[in-house]
Amino acid sequence: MKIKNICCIGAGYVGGPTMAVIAQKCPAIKVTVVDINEQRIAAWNDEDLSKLPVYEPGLDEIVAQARGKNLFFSTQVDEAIAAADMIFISVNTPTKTYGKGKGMAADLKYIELCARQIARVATSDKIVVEKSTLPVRTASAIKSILDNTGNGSSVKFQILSNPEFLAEGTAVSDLLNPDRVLIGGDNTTDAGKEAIEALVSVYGQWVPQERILTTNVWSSELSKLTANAFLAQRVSSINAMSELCEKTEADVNEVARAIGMDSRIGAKFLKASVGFGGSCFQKDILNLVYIAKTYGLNEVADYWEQVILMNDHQKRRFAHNIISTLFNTVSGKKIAFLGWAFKKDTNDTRESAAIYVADELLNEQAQIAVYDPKVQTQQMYTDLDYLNTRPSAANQAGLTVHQNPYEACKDAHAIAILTEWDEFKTYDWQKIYDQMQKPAFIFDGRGILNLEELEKIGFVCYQIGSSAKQL
Ligand SMILES: NC(=O)C1=CN([C@@H]2O[C@H](COP(=O)(O)OP(=O)(O)OC[C@H]3O[C@@H](n4cnc5c(N)ncnc54)[C@H](O)[C@@H]3O)[C@@H](O)[C@H]2O)C=CC1
Ligand SMILES: O=C(O)[C@H]1O[C@H](OP(=O)(O)OP(=O)(O)OC[C@H]2O[C@@H](n3ccc(=O)[nH]c3=O)[C@H](O)[C@@H]2O)[C@H](O)[C@@H](O)[C@@H]1O
Repeated sequence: MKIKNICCIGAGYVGGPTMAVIAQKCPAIKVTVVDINEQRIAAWNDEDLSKLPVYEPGLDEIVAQARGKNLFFSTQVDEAIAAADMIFISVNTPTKTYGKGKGMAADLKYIELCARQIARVATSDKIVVEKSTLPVRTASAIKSILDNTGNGSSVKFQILSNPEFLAEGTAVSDLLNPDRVLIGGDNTTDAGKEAIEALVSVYGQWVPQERILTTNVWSSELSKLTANAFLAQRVSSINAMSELCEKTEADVNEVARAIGMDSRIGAKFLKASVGFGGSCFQKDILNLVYIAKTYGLNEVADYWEQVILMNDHQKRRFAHNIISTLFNTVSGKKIAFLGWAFKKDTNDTRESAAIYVADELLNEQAQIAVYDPKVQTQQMYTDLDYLNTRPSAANQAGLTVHQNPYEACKDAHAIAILTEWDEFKTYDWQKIYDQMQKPAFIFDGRGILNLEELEKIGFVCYQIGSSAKQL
């Protein structure tokens, strides 16, 4: 079966870039990305490519090439569903904030709404692809909704799981050159095999066959949660060692290098930090913990929960270190934050460590001045307000946002590096030092600055996991 018309429900960080790449690589397929968020769709359609709702290096070029030819962004969800032979569901699956499983389970209400909408609208056979990250066995719920609420037995649905492994900031290169593409489907029936083959042939337009992996649906669903759990576990593992390094005159960068050269361990994802953020690691591990608990696997649940507890500890201890170093009070002191995004090369701030560090410091009445090259001012206030720690007006009063890093750092008692943006390494640090309060402290939560040079200028430095630079 040859796919001619794809619809993707959800024009977010995954749906937008993924479909842009499919459209660019498969000129014979018409790809329509739909969303209920009108503003987001308008931004995807903006003539000015710097206004795309997702910032990813290289994405603007791909959108420019395909948009209007075979890539379309629209709010006409029903129409796009009706016309498609393959429908990707790429809506958000956040942690539940209410009811059973609150704070742990994935909230599947958006997924269910999509399934019901597809069932209502479809008058021809559809292949429905789970692109969102979902708890293992969600496909059976989607299938039940599609089969029981659809337009009778004349319309047939096949469900595939095709989790996305792209990382933000490198989304385009991850999509163009993926380590693997995973497709889970019903390989026990001809119709199931045909659906798997249809999706394999879409990716086969640019991904080598040996990197397209097919499994049963449940393995595919669970592999996504497992991959994120393993990745986050590495960060928590190296962060746990960073604290021990600070006590023992070991250096976490040296330790990471030493263990990373063991091919069984590998060198990637061993950068100690102020803590991992992003929309998925925490959400997906909490979901995994919840699933394990529902099967009564308490030891399994506790094992993975520790990854989150370690991460929370890392963010908190970074903030507390700032407070204790600044003579046990930051009240009324200006602390400059360089970076607010959860990692470099993205404007995404979801679960960013910066939010939690700011929250701790605001509790101590610090005055925070933030500079981030990509994050919008309003987003920072929305992030803080979401924590609900204090009235919105207090967040507005406690945090200012600057368009210029030198302004943000002027008269500051301390600078905290919260995101590893490359441009921070190129600043005129002498100029920054000259305009700061003395002693001028730097807390490098990302391990990106050259401490020797900064110390020569006169800064007092702290870097995650580096005991030699302990204060
Ligand atoms: N952000 C990332 O880097 C990655 C995310 N994922 C997973 O992909 C899924 C989507 O994540 P993001 O793209 O980051 O989320 P997002 O929040 O950026 O985008 C989701 C979009 O779906 C739309 N939506 C929700 N319900 C809808 C409906 N019924 N009809 C039409 N549109 C609807 C929302 O308006 C929103 O624009 C999640 O399950 C996430 O875990 C997987 C890999 C990477
Ligand atoms: O499911 C998802 O959403 C995605 O989650 C992560 O991607 P992402 O969160 O975009 O970014 P990462 O590069 O994984 O970084 C996550 C966090 O860990 C931190 N990190 C990462 C690596 C490291 O060595 N140290 C470290 O502190 C980053 O700064 C960031 O805050 C995974 O890497 C993707 O494979 C996955 O598809």
